Amino acid sequence: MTEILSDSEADERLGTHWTRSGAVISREAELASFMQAIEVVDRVAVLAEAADHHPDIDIRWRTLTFRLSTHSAGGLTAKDFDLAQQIDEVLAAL
Ligand SMILES: C[C@H](O)[C@H](O)[C@H]1CNC2=NC(N)=NC(=O)C2=N1
Repeated sequence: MTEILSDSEADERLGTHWTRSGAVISREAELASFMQAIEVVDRVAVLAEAADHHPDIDIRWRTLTFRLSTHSAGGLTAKDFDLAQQIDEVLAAL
């Protein structure tokens, strides 16, 4: 069972790009184009599948919003922050 993080534990792991609202962390990213946004989604999809942990992804033209929470645990866990880090790496590598 993946352990649920407390609010303070979660806030310590947020970093600069993510915000927390309750048991959900989110990050917005504005890309150069709609097609680049879709490329990012494709890359994140591969990482999510490999981790068996999937973000909610909102696509609005070239703005992506990723939301993470561990549904099976009913809160934030290390899985959310591990995938968030991977999402940050995809975006930083553009
Ligand atoms: C059966 C499968 O392993 C589970 O449903 C996985 C899939 N992806 C998931 N993604 C997220 N964000 N939370 C989960 O609890 C989760 N569980």
